[in-house]
Amino acid sequence: MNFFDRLADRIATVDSVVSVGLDPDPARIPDHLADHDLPRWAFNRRIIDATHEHAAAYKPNAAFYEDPDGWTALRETVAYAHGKDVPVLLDAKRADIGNTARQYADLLDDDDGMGVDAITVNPYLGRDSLEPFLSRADKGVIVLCRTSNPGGADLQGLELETGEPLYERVAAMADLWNGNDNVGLVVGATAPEELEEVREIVPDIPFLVPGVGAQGGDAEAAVEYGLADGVGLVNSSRGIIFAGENQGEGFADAAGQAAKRLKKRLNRYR
Ligand SMILES: O=C(O)c1cc(=O)[nH]c(=O)n1[C@@H]1O[C@H](COP(=O)(O)O)[C@@H](O)[C@H]1O
Repeated sequence: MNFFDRLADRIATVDSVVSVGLDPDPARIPDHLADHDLPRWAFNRRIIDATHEHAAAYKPNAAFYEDPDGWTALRETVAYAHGKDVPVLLDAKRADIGNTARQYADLLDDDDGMGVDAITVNPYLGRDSLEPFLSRADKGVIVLCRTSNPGGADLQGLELETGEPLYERVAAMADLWNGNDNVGLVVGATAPEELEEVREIVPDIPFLVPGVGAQGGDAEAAVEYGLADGVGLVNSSRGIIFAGENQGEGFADAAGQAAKRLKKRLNRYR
């Protein structure tokens, strides 16, 4: 089944477009989990138990797992999320020349990869660099378009000879790359005007909208422009998983409450 169809089902089941970002910064994991073999996995498991009723998806960011124990923690996390019927989007922002990209794309494999449902990619190397991802029709390929960070416009906002900014061209190209209906776009909630512009260019492509919560992005714009036919994701990572940072064993309950609050807030605009 196509990723966005699965996501649509999940959104309907939990009545939520919240993506819970699983970015378990080791420096912020509660002390009482430090003795576990895999503290990040212990942390994520408790976060998933507390948040899955409100989660349309989980989005682990690969940066928080790129060491031997990290990969094991990630693999356990993906399997556990799937056990709760929640799709997993690996935020890896990958792409490279075709030969290398084929190796990267193996991360999506169920048996010898991470078995994730979707991945973020960067479009900078062009179509052939994304082909190994795009050709996996059952996996979502979420292309960076206009990122949420302060320097997001440095390159993405550069004007082309046609007068359009680069991120708009990326959106238009993503539409061309969408032969398998598996392409989404990353557009940050910190850039609400750009969100609206990109939505006009690609009315039918779902967005992953990061930047609400810790980055202070616009939740209303995230929902208004992020969803295509009701499908899309609004992500918060630190704002959910570290909501109870100083509450010891209560950290997971606090995360559950934070996920529920974000769901309710976003649902006001759906
Ligand atoms: O691709 C992403 O998910 C992403 C794109 C972007 O433009 N901005 C952005 O913050 N992200 C990711 O979304 C998450 C945001 O985390 P918080 O700021 O803690 O909610 C991090 O994993 C970021 O790497």
